[in-house]
Amino acid sequence: MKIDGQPYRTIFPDGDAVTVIDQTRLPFAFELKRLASLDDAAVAIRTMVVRGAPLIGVTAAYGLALAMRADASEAGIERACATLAATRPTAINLRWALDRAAAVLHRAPEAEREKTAFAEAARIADEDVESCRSIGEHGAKILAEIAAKKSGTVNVLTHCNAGWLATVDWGTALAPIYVAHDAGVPVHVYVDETRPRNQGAALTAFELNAHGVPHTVIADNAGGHLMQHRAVDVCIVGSDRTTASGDVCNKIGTYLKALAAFDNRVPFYAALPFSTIDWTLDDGVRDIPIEERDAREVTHLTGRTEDGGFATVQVVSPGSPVANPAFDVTPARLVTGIITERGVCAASHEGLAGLYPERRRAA
Ligand SMILES: CSC[C@@H](O)[C@@H](O)C(=O)COP(=O)(O)O
Repeated sequence: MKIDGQPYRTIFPDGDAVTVIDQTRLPFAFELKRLASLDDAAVAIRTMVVRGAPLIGVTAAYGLALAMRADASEAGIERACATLAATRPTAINLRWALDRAAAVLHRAPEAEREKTAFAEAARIADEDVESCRSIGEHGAKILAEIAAKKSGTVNVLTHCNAGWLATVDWGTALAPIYVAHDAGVPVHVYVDETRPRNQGAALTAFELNAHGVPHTVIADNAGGHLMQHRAVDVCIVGSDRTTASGDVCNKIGTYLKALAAFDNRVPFYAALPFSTIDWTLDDGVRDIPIEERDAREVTHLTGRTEDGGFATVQVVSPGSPVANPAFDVTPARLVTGIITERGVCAASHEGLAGLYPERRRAA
């Protein structure tokens, strides 16, 4: 995607380090950050300098490569994987990318491991771009069909940020919107602000602004009302982990939007690459680990002040206990379909196995 006319990926090798876009500074400042060590990569993931399931996976793969420079032994591989895997528990892409890169490293001679790891991380990044582009093509057909049927603008509701900032490029839930918009399909996006960290208000709005896609930011609680009044034609969200049965884990609040969509017969799609599917799990509500984050994300808000500075303010009554579960699970029965790089399928064992027969058998 382009920022001020310059094409960017969210992560790219840069001499002997890796450069990422610092997402904690957006939308008010566009700053790049160099990651030069395993610790830099782990901290960037944990503190959400980088975030979004596919991008976390790619950053972990590069983190492993950076670790190989310091210690390319078998123990070094294990230590680096354990450090990176412990950064965030919910997005399966993290574990998937580490398992894939570590398997390649175990087969490589120690002296070759740094080079091998960088090459594998680059392959994972390139494949992510291609997967997301393809998700965009498949999902755009759904938007074009809706536009043709109603002969007017398609109103999409999305939650969190599942755009190019959450991946290496294109995004998952936003990729169909970019492809449709570029093809001349009239699209307007309702962007959930996505408390507590406001990924929608800060990141999705930033992306859509930069690409010129018409959009409106709404408070998280507004979606149900808009759906009741037929203002939303379709919901599209991303996912951090999707079970083999089609349960979709995504940013906290997604489940409530799916319930409202179901009650109002609004189609609800999840867009995700194969690296987000956890073939070992069937019951997402029971078995997907949900990250519990710092209470400060709920009690405090950071933003720009009217004089152009930045300030953090407390918004919760001092002393009140706070909970901050970062994700929830939308059961497959509420999901109209899953948009993948191979096409669109039902959110079910049969649907996913139909698109990925080889992986279902392997699991
Ligand atoms: C293509 S990204 C899909 C998900 O990773 C996204 O919707 C999401 O929930 C991100 O959560 P975050 O906590 O910002 O990493």
